[in-house]
Amino acid sequence: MNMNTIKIILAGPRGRMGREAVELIHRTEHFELVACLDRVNGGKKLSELEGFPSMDAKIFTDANECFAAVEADVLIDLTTPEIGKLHTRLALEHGIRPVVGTTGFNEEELKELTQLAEEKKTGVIIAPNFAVGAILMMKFAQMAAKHLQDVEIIELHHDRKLDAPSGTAIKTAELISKTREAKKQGHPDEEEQLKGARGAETKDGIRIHSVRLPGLVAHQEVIFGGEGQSLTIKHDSYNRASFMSGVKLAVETIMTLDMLVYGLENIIE
Ligand SMILES: NC(=O)C1=CN([C@@H]2O[C@H](COP(=O)(O)OP(=O)(O)OC[C@H]3O[C@@H](n4cnc5c(N)ncnc54)[C@H](OP(=O)(O)O)[C@@H]3O)[C@@H](O)[C@H]2O)C=CC1
Ligand SMILES: O=C(O)C1=N[C@H](C(=O)O)C[C@H](O)C1
Repeated sequence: MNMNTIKIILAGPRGRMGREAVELIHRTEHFELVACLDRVNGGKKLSELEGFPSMDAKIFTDANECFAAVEADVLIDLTTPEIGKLHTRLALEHGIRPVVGTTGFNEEELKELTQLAEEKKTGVIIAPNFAVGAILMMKFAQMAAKHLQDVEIIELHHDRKLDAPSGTAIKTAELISKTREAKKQGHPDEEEQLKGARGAETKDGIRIHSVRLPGLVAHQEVIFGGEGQSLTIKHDSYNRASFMSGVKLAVETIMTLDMLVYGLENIIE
């Protein structure tokens, strides 16, 4: 297929996900990295940083300045929750389509961005997880919840992660809530002897438990319990390359969107 070149600004190129995204853009013929947003190295070119491919993209530290100076189609944001929200808003103001992998956006912020995308008639993809296996895990969990209504989520991540619970766990609980009646689980009189022992409870009564350990990357188990049986749906990302086919798909798809899409399950049929 002959595709038009998509000009990309990448925020967070030195991060774990950012480095993988640089490689993805580098090896994808119809992607062009036109600039990077970083906290440091402003004014340099990416190729001047150690360990990066020879790419001429200029590094900016100020998002407003970058979006005004550079002609771009898409912003890929892989930063931190606070900065990711700011970048997404600013990109929309400048007519640049944000593909956001950064997690930690709450319901209100998603609503506000949905409205802004609608006003600007500009596509936004906010994807808590870009790995196709994770999308399938979430879809299977949504299916299973029709038949097994007692469920808890255990998400396990590396110990450098800022947000808890993970964006994937929140999204999984939301999808499950579409097929499962809200209900309180466990013994009605249960008491936590140690605060947090039962995890965090969503408004629909689903418990999420977050584990943080060195050595892990990104893992999740969705455990359903029924009379005399249990069902576990599990996904593991062993490296960040696992997310890149989803990032590529999101960048290509956003060119055809004029609204906000939350979750890659809305794109992957
Ligand atoms: N959707 C998905 O499939 C996935 C999403 N994620 C999410 O992506 C995000 C990034 O994850 P990860 O790569 O592991 O995190 P890292 O901490 O490795 O990378 C974040 C990067 O953002 C940079 N950064 C911080 N502030 C700014 C700023 N103001 N401007 C530009 N860059 C900035 C950091 O710079 P510095 O090093 O100087 O602090 C760092 O390089 C997280 O929210 C994570 O949850 C992660 C994996 C998969
Ligand atoms: O921080 C991470 O690493 C990950 N974050 C995302 C999340 O919060 O769900 C996606 C994946 O789990 C890796």
